[in-house]
Amino acid sequence: MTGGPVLTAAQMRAAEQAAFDAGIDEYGLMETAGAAAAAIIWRAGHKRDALVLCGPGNNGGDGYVIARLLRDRGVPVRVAALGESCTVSGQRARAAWGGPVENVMRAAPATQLVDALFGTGLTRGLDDAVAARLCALAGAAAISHAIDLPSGIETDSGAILSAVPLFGTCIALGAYKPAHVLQPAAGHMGRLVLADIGIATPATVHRLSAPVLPAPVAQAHKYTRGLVAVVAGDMIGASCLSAEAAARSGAGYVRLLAHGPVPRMSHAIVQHASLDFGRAKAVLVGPGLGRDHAAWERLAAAAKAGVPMVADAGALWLLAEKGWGDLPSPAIVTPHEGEFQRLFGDLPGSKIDRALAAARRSGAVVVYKGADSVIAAPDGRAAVASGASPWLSTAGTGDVLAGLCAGRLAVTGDPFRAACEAVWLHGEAARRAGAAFVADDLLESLPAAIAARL
Ligand SMILES: NC(=O)C1=CN([C@@H]2O[C@H](COP(=O)(O)OP(=O)(O)OC[C@H]3O[C@@H](n4cnc5c(N)ncnc54)[C@H](O)[C@@H]3O)[C@@H](O)[C@H]2O)[C@H](O)CC1
Ligand SMILES: [K+]
Repeated sequence: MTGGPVLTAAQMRAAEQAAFDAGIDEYGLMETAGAAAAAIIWRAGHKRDALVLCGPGNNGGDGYVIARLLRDRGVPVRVAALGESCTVSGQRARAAWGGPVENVMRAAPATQLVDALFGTGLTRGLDDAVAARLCALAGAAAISHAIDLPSGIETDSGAILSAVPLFGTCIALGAYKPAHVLQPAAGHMGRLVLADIGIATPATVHRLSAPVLPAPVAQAHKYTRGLVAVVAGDMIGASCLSAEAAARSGAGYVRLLAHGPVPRMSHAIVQHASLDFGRAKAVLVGPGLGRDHAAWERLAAAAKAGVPMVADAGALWLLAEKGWGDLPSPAIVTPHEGEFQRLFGDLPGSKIDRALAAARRSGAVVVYKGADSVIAAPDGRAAVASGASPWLSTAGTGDVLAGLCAGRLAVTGDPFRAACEAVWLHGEAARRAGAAFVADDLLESLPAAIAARL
């Protein structure tokens, strides 16, 4: 499940250094990166006039290469710089451009804007006047491209260090960086394109990609396809949403462990009054569970059953309150920001770093939910799902996701894979449901979302 590598600035520098050590020429790499970006810009803008903003480092160097190559294709190009180039490759690229270089603060707008001011070397926000000028020039352009990263964004955290416009396209060079997939930075890139610059970029963190889901084998029956036990609580609606999602996740059998009456639910879901975990391949605890003593007893009984577990909502609250205890292995926990803080406290680093630290500490796969959900495994792998529908921010969608995690865990037995598949299916169901949907509508979209990935 690799949707493209995600490398920090230091990891990217190490990948570049490994390429140089293997004999790749530093300026040659800049030419390759600039050519890849220029080809993408050409496809979008063709011969529309362009203004390329070049910074003092290698990001600026890429800009001079892009300007030269667009000029070679007949594009009317102007270049505006923030001072002189201070890297050897940047100076060479500027010399190869050879044309006039205007001052960024005085350059007139163009139909296309290319931002090559700063990339992974940014150490602080742009000066206010420069940031305002960048925003004005991008706002005046019909087409805007950020080279590697929009200038003003912190590469590893996705924080906005100075005012940053919304770019039509961001061209990530060689690999994605955390800022390409994490909020708030990711919200400043309308379209994200990964440009191959011909170097190896080994990574343990990837962008979440569409999964390939196997259909049931010919001899499959309901138990071999995976039985999910859903531990219900007092808020039965949430438990039902989870059970229904599990039932539409590809699992063979869903048992709802509910002692009271259950309103409006698929007749395919079997209700048991007792905590019967027999033949279960996954148990889900949390949605609708509540936080009282009875809830704690039900969580403890589920944990003792020794079945792979998904813990969400009320179960996370209780775990934060009473400690992790004997969480079964494998397990998936699905905290949103508030639940994450309660469970793991104020961890340092980016959202990816925090999710990975939490997974290491808990021994569970962590689905750190939000507009940029991070799925992290205790062994150091992580996947980041960016670009989810903002309409998902409505009550009950977390219950659906938890049900999907449990369903895919019962099907696959692999908690990291299950969590990745569940997050993707959840996002795809939302995409298909359109706008202003309620959590129940996601259930209807799930079979088609799965069918599209068989
Ligand atoms: N390594 C390579 O050969 C290649 C790199 N590529 C591109 O290069 C950038 C990273 O380049 P780098 O020179 O390390 O950093 P920047 O150009 O982002 O920054 C330059 C320089 O500017 C100073 N600085 C930082 N922040 C500010 C600020 N707010 N105001 C003023 N000055 C600032 C700081 O000293 C930096 O060192 C990468 O993103 C790619 O675009 C090529 O892709 C391939 C070859
Ligand atoms: K840039």
